[in-house]
Amino acid sequence: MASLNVENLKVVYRGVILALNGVSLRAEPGEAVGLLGPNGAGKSTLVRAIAGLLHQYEGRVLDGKITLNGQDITHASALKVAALGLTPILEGRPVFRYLTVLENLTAAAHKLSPARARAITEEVFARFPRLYERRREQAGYLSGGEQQMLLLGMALLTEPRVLVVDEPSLGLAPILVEEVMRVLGELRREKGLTLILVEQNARAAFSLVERVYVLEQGRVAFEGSTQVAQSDADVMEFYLGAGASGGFAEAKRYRRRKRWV
Ligand SMILES: Nc1ncnc2c1ncn2[C@@H]1O[C@H](COP(=O)(O)OP(=O)(O)OP(=O)(O)O)[C@@H](O)[C@H]1O
Repeated sequence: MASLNVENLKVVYRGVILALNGVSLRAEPGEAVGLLGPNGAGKSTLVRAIAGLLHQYEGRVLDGKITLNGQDITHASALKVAALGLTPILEGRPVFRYLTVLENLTAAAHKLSPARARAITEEVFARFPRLYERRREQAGYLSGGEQQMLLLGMALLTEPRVLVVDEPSLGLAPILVEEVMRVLGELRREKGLTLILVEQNARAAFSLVERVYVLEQGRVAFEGSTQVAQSDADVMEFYLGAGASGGFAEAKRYRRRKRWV
């Protein structure tokens, strides 16, 4: 199990666009933490910073610190972060579209011995029978839900201790969202994973995580237990449109009235 600590992080893109403005977050070993917030709040930026991927997006850390199990990874490369056991599953379902399901899994297993790779691949197929059925098909032809399962399978082949998952529910039917959350919960329990779940679908996140952070315009607007978040009228109205009068239109009106940062 591993802990992750982000302290007062400031991230800038292209030297001028301030995407994170002093964000702090912690995840204890084995804890599941949700990162919620509207479009452009900075959620993916935080994922990229944690995973050592910022420079690929012309971004860099201006200030602050990220530690994994006490080790400073603020400016570490993606390879170094991965070697320390942190695996990101990025948004947009970045599978190798022209490789088969099996080839995708094999590519993800490059650090493992052949025997270990075989054992975990078997585990992945047992967990996701649909992937086994479609193992010889190009990953680009899989449905969104199947691609998400493939990404989870690929992540398992990296033997992670911390899993950072960016918007796994995006574009999925509600029943598949439930399925993805269920599988993430199982993996977390069985493998003792520390989990950071980025979601715009707050309801889905609430079903899985113990604590949530709500980002808004590059800052943490709310931090607390899932229970407190769910009983906080502001968080519920602002992010879920689940206020007294309810409805999306009302939520939008409320949102216009309210300033968080
Ligand atoms: N590569 C980039 N270059 C310049 N600006 C960027 C880049 N990536 C993100 N940004 C900006 O940084 C801010 C935070 O974006 P980010 O993608 O982290 O938000 P997000 O909360 O993940 O949003 P979404 O839910 O839409 O993915 C936004 O203002 C965005 O326009």
